Amino acid sequence: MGLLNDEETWKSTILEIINHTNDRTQLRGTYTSMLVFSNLEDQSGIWKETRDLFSNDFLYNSKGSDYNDEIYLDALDDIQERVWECGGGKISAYGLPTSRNREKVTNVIRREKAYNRERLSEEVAEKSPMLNEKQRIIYDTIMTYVNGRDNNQVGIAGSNGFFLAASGETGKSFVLNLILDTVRSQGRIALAVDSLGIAAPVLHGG
Ligand SMILES: Nc1ncnc2c1ncn2[C@@H]1O[C@H](COP(=O)(O)OP(=O)(O)OP(=O)(O)O)[C@@H](O)[C@H]1O
Repeated sequence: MGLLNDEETWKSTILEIINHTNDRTQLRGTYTSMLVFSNLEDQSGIWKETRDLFSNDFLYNSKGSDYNDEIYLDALDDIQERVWECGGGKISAYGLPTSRNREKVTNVIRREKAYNRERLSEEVAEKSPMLNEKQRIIYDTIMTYVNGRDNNQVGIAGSNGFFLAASGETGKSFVLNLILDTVRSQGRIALAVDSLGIAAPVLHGG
């Protein structure tokens, strides 16, 4: 992560994505991942230049012909909601204008807090011994990092993201779900999201 660190690269990446999709929902989803995992702090210039592209489905649905602040706010609300779901903060922290809607965040947190911790603990106790050697390394590494963050320690120097790649049917979802279940069984919040909406359905609570 941290590859998209300058404004020009950001703009060209956004334009590149737009060339490949007409789906603005997908565009905002991808933008959200870029926002949360990049190191570029001030997005205000990029937003001003690209906001029409991010908002044109809302303009179309409004049946209006001109962009206005309400249209931009619709797009910002959507981006804010996605950022919350990815575990990010307020979009204003990235230099984007403030959105209006906080209600949906409350819903996400409420859902996360509603898990039956006892049942999840049983599930973790049952599945954890089943991990194979490589899955165990992934599970231990990520849980060490998660627990280190909670104790204000750095779990693994400089890391704020992990990239897990393996062939199909090798047990990625199995280990990821065990991590999600473990974190939730401890009464903490674990958000399962993905930018394209392909992987999330196989993840618990995704
Ligand atoms: N350690 C394990 N013990 C028992 N069953 C396992 C284990 N790891 C994976 N499985 C089972 O193997 C099957 C494939 O695993 P999983 O769906 O996690 O793979 P995947 O890598 O996420 O696949 P894909 O990339 O195709 O989505 C599932 O039925 C899963 O329950």
